[in-house]
Amino acid sequence: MEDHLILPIIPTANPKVLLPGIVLRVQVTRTDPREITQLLDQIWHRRQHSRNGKHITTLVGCVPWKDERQETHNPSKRGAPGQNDGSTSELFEWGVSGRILELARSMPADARITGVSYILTIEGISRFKVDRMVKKSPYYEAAVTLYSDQAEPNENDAQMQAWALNLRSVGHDLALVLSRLQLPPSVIAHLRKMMDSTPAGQVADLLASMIDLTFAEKLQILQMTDVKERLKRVVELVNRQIQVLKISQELQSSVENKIGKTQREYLLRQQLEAIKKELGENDDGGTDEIHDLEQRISAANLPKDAADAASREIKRLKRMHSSLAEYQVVRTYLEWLAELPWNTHSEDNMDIARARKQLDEDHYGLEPVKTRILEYLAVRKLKNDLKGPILCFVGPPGVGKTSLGRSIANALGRKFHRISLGGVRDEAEIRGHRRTYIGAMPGNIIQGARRAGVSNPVILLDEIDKLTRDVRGDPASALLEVLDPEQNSTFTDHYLHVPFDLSKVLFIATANDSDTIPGPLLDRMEVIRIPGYTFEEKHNIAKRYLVPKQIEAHGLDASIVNFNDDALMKVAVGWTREAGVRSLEREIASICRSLAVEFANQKEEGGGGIVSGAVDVERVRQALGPEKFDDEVAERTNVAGVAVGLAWTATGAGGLLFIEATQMSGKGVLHLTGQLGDVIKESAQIALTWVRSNAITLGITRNASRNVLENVDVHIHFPAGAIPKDGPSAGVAITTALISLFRGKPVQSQTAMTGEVTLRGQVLPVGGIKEKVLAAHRARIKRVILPHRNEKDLADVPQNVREDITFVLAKTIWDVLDAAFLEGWKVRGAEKGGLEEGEVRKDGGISLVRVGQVEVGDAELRSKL
Ligand SMILES: Nc1ncnc2c1ncn2[C@@H]1O[C@H](COP(=O)(O)OP(=O)(O)OP(=O)(O)O)[C@@H](O)[C@H]1O
Repeated sequence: MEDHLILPIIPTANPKVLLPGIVLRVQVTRTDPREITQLLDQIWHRRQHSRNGKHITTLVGCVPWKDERQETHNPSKRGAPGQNDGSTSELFEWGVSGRILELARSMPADARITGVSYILTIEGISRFKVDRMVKKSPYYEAAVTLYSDQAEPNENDAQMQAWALNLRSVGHDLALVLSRLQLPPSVIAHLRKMMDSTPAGQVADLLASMIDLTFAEKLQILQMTDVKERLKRVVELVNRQIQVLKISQELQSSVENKIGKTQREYLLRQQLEAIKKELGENDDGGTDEIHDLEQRISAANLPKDAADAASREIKRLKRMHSSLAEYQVVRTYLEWLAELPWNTHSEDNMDIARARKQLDEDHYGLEPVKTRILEYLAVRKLKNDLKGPILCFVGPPGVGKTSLGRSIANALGRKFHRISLGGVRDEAEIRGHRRTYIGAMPGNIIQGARRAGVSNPVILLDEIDKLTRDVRGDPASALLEVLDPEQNSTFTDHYLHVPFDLSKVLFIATANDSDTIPGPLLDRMEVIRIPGYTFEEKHNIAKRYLVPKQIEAHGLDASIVNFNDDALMKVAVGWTREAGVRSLEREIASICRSLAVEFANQKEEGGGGIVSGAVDVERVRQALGPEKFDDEVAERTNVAGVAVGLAWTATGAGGLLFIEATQMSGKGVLHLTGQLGDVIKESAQIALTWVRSNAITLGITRNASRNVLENVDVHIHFPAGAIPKDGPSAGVAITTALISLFRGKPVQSQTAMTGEVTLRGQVLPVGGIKEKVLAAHRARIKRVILPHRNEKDLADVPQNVREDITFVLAKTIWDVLDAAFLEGWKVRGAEKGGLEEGEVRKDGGISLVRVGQVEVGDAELRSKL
């Protein structure tokens, strides 16, 4: 179809070529020929002046510049596009008529000089051939012949139909490839729809505008008025485009893969190198290492079970790559096997005289303890084995339990290793973790053996009473096997999984309190009690061990510094109350520090004034300040209602227990305070009941029918309220405090007591007598009232303490009262019509027979022992 027309021409530059059915955006700038701008100026003004400018359809022709013109890029050099004679030497001969859909103008401030610029959107309608240029001023105008496509190809033209089909098919292929390039799905869907609903010629133009074509190819398509030819050509070009896109996609993914793989390999190699470096391996480090391990294992002379396990694991190791995690696990296991002292042991020195000497050198006093240790060693020497009970030192902190253990190892010439069991709550800490756990290790015992480096060390199990148990198992039961001489020759740690012989190890345990040691464990041990030191002993320990040690530790000259005896005693009495010697050592250290400062100052001042090294009581006071402990007992007990009990603390040391009772108006209620356990509360109830039932005899009331607690409440408080207290041994002291309260008489000063009271007033024996007496002695108590049946326990109390204290042995509470009050219980009672000594008294239906007091002075005691 041909049509003739005169159209204003807008030239377009490479690469823009308008095709029918396509919308093109063209920018006309100030550098374009003025003729174009003038045309656009006119169109723009026309649109502005019309009422509804948007609806004015402006038909123009879009003709590309010939390519060679374009290459100059210099519009000024461009001559007129065609001549009036119809020559079109600079413009292409073919173009497309189009509708201007939008025209936007921008006018900069200097537009008068530089001109305006436009952006226009044109929709292509049909091809034309430029017949001739009609005019070139003020804009180009050309006479053109239009060529329109047929709506659909002729039905009889099979070839044409085949090409149309072909075109649509490659169009769909293109859409598919484009969709992989992540073009928006809506665009792809629109494209597919257009391809199916638009005439084939237009589809060809549409596809041609979408693919990458050179300018020449675009011009070729532009002039193809023969639809069949155009279809052929576009099918070719689209196919080419599809191939290009596919290849580029493949290239891209293979490049990506390649980079990913190389990068991964690089990272892995880096890691491998870092691991090898860390392990100190060269490339064939694995084999060297296995060889080395094999040699060490054969040198360790493993017993059969262990040797079998080792060769099994070495075989596994050889099959593994050294970068595997499992390799490290097996290697560590083999290291353990190689390093344990399976057959290495130190020579024993079972010389009892030498052992005695060593114990005496390291520790002052402790005679019974040392004797027991020597007996133990003598038996071991004769029997030539270590089967027998395990020694367990029990006593308060700082009395030398640990250092005795070390001393025994020295005496025997054995290696010493200490395992602290305080707070151990997991069975695995004793027996190890199975190797299946990540980070598994052998338990404390095997670790100790490895550290000691011999199969016969002395292993001290410190604080065995502080073992706890929870859901992770019971460490005490794991220790049973360790400490049982019948079983410990085949002790199997979970980690090693082969038996290790512990029968040559000398185990010694320490504890503060034997009551909290689990029963079965205690059963395997022989308890040796170290009760705590008297002032005398502390003084001697300080003089012989602590002072020389601290003088050396502070860099002082032992020949100049000299603590006199009074000074050391003063430190012990005025600044310490504990059973052990740790705080004594601390106080001595602080005196040494102050001496060190004085000596250092003297040196700096160049010898101005000689500083003396003599330490006397005055110097102690200067260094330590005011005394920490004074005569608190006398001060606290000089009022009625207060008695001093003797208690046994959880750390195994004895201590004083003050009991304060008071009364006030009320309804006969007994108030108890001071963190008390059930047993001590019951003791208080019993004491009150006994006092009430004996009120007449005690002279508290004359009227048998009168209730002592009528309109009265009693409050008993146990000071040091933060410390929990329990046990029956405070019974006598509570009773005494109540009687003191009701009678209004203070208890004798410097008197302390212990013993359980029954409802009938009997005094029953209690435990920890030695520790309690020592505590009383440290607190400068002069009289101690004890249950009669505890008399035998006094044999353990050191001689000098026995000399300082008067003991009263009581069978009943009446004996206690006689000793506790200056006048005895009967004085006030007699005043009020009480009974004479030795009489059988009937009170409230209960027969009370006063057995009489047994007051034992030290001389008498000695004759008994
Ligand atoms: N009889 C003694 N002779 C010489 N030094 C002693 C004596 N008793 C204790 N010591 C010294 O007291 C310090 C504390 O002793 P050690 O650590 O053995 O106490 P411990 O009873 O094991 O205490 P804990 O129960 O707190 O472990 C050590 O320096 C030790 O040498």
